[in-house]
Amino acid sequence: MSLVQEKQIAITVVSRAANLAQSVFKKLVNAETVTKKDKSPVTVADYSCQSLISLLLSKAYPNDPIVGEEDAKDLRQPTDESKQLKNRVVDLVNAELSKPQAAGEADDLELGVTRSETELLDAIDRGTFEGSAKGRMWCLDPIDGTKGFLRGGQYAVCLALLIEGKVELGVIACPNLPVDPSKPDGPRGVVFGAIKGQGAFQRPISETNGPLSKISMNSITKESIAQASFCESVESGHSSQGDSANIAKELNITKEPVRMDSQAKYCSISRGDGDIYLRLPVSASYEEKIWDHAPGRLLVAEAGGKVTDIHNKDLDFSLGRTLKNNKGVIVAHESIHGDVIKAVQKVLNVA
Ligand SMILES: Nc1ncnc2c1ncn2[C@@H]1O[C@H](COP(=O)(O)OS(=O)(=O)O)[C@@H](OP(=O)(O)O)[C@H]1O
Ligand SMILES: [Mg+2]
Repeated sequence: MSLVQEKQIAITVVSRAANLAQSVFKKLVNAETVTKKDKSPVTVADYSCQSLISLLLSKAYPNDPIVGEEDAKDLRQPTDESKQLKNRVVDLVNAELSKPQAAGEADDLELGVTRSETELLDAIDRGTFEGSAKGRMWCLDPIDGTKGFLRGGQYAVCLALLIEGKVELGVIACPNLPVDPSKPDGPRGVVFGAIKGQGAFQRPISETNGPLSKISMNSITKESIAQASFCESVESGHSSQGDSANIAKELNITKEPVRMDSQAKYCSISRGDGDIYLRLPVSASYEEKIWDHAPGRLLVAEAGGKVTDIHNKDLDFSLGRTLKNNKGVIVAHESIHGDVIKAVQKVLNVA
């Protein structure tokens, strides 16, 4: 199968999961009832999306392993709470599976049929692969930016295909990102994708039969770097916001940072909504997860950007479920990445 056909499959399964996640949000998230303690809607969406994507990939790729964020251990517990959660997941996944194939959706997916509870749980557990530098594997974050999901902010469904430890294909669906960044109150829901060596593109999630539009980062130079804008995590526990403010000062950047959850950050800078993404370590021991970066890294590279860690090293996806040889993530257009790294290393006092 060619990477172009694989791309169509990845777009279809990720878009279907994004629709499922939005339906969970509409049904279960009520701004008045969701408190920081009640994470159940996002748990339902996380399990359902991992199950759906894994099942849909299994016909075309029965032998490909998946590194996914979730496993089904909790759903298999004999408690009332687990049973309730499992029943919700089974209903939601089967509701999505039973919708017939739409125009433009990939073949080879066995849409229009429902599955048993056992099949759905086993599909989630297919995501427990430990990762490898050899052969093919898929990397899946069913709901990236779980806090964003609960806030009604940015979140993303993220899928990448890795071959010999390198990202060859990446697809990210962002249900709450405006289709047109100049119309923040206009329609939302965009799917992004990239194939190595073939560029980056976007399309509204709802337009299953619509064309893919090519995207690229803003061209920015050393001379115009002070005009750049950067984005970072909403959660100060995921990226040091104090350090990024000092780095901005070092680069004479005066615009306020744009804070958003999830790999929507990679997507927005890939199409020029912003220019720099800084993810600066807060704790020395945290290892970034490969599913939080694999598709985003390829998308940015194919849109003209460069992605490294704070030591200017490439992200190494071949070492298991985490980026254990990397610290932090620094993303910028190729032409200014070196200057950004210099400022990062000066502020963090690393080389
Ligand atoms: N300490 C620490 N440092 C860095 N990263 C961490 C940390 N803890 C968690 N995570 C991972 O951050 C993922 C969400 O990243 P975001 O950039 O979306 O952060 S944020 O939501 O804006 O806070 C989040 O992904 P999801 O769980 O899919 O939301 C986590 O995998
Ligand atoms: Mg994540």
